[in-house]
Amino acid sequence: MDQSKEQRILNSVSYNAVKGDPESVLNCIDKYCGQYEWAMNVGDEKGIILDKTVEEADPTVALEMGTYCGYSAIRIARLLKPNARLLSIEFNPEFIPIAKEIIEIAGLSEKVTIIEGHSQDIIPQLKKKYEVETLDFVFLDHWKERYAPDTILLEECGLLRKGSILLADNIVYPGAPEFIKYIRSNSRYECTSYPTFLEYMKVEDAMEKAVYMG
Ligand SMILES: O=C(NC/C=C/[C@H]1O[C@@H](n2cnc(C(F)(F)F)c2)[C@H](O)[C@@H]1O)c1cc([N+](=O)[O-])cc(O)c1O
Ligand SMILES: [Mg+2]
Repeated sequence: MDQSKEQRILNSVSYNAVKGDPESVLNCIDKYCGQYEWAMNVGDEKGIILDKTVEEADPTVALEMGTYCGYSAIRIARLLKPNARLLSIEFNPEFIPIAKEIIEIAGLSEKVTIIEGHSQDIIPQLKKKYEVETLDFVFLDHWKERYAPDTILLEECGLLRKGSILLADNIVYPGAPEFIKYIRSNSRYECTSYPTFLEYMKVEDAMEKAVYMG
């Protein structure tokens, strides 16, 4: 059985990246996906917007939905202060061991917990099972039609607090229209749009930041 694209990305990281150096892992993935095989990592251009938003949030507890190969988990976790942690939800069992290995190569396994399952099942467990009080930062990069229902679920589960920062990828491409409609019409959120480009492509995209006002 020949290898998957995600396994080839891991091979490239394992062979080329400097162990324990998150930047070199990120550069390796960006080079591989920019030159050989496109993949849906947030990428280096949108990654800068992600970095800036994580630095603004300076989270103690961060959540990501859509681990995929672990690229954005590394981008987030490398900026976390000591004792801060990232929970990342992924439901495709094929991707989880690959993401874990890539995160391990980056030296960030201590800061990242990958949770296998569907967001609608995991979110209600975060308080009790994962000892979360509230989330300081949430990165949405999973199925686009899940952005809105999962945001509502985070609210309903009492996981957002005054000042929680949400950042959503792919607002333009592939697009998340229901999420945009919900978040921009809800006076509890302060929204900012960041026009940018799709990872590794000359295609327009955007990220949306939404600060929960409680
Ligand atoms: O479809 C895209 N992303 C979907 C991303 C999907 C990823 O999120 C996981 N997931 C699904 N549900 C959960 C949870 F958390 F709910 F359990 C986790 C899926 O298994 C997959 O790894 C996408 C597509 C393009 N593109 O150009 O087509 C560009 C992008 O940046 C993209 O993110
Ligand atoms: Mg994306």
